[in-house]
Amino acid sequence: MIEGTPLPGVFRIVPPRFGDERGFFSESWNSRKLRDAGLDLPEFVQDNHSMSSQVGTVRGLHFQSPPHAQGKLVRCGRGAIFDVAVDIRRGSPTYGQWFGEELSFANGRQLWIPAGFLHGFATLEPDSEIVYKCTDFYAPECDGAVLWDSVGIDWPLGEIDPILSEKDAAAMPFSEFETPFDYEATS
Ligand SMILES: Cc1cn([C@H]2C[C@H](O)[C@@H](COP(=O)(O)OP(=O)(O)O[C@H]3O[C@@H](C)C(=O)[C@@H](O)[C@H]3O)O2)c(=O)[nH]c1=O
Repeated sequence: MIEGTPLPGVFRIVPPRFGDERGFFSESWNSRKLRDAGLDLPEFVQDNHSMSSQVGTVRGLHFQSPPHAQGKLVRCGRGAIFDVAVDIRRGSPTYGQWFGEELSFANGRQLWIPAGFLHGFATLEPDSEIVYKCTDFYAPECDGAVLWDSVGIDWPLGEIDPILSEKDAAAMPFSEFETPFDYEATS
């Protein structure tokens, strides 16, 4: 199942699961089935896997600048996360708007986040793992971050103090951010 979200370009994908007495089987990515269903994704060249031990770990909000901009197909392999995309395409009708979705092992949901969006997430369960496919290779010289709480995202953390990397805690606020993405060039 593929569904649009309030941010045009960001899609929710829920591959079917075939359950039996052993558990379930699911095709977590099938380019042909997605294309036949109307979602023709760019080629993926790198898969990433991260695990966050503690509830309330926040990674993000990250992007890679052109010429190494990345689209990401994100899923949660264990536990649960609140996954977020923020439109940073200059001139986009939804510039600065965010969309968040719970992705969990239990719900099997995936988010397709194209180039031109910030990406980040907060973990909702201990030892949560995310697995994501990327359309370009890691390019540290193009790596960028925006401060997690400077966009107005309604993070579902309650009273929990977030756990951030030093890099993410020192990221620039969205009000100072100059986007390297142009809507016309990325849509
Ligand atoms: C992202 C990345 C990091 N690394 C290295 C750099 C560093 O030593 C270590 C940890 O990197 P980070 O702290 O940037 O990892 P992390 O904070 O998990 O970064 C990730 O966050 C999520 C939200 C994303 O969207 C990803 O694209 C990526 O930016 O891993 C790679 O070797 N390849 C990669 O593709």
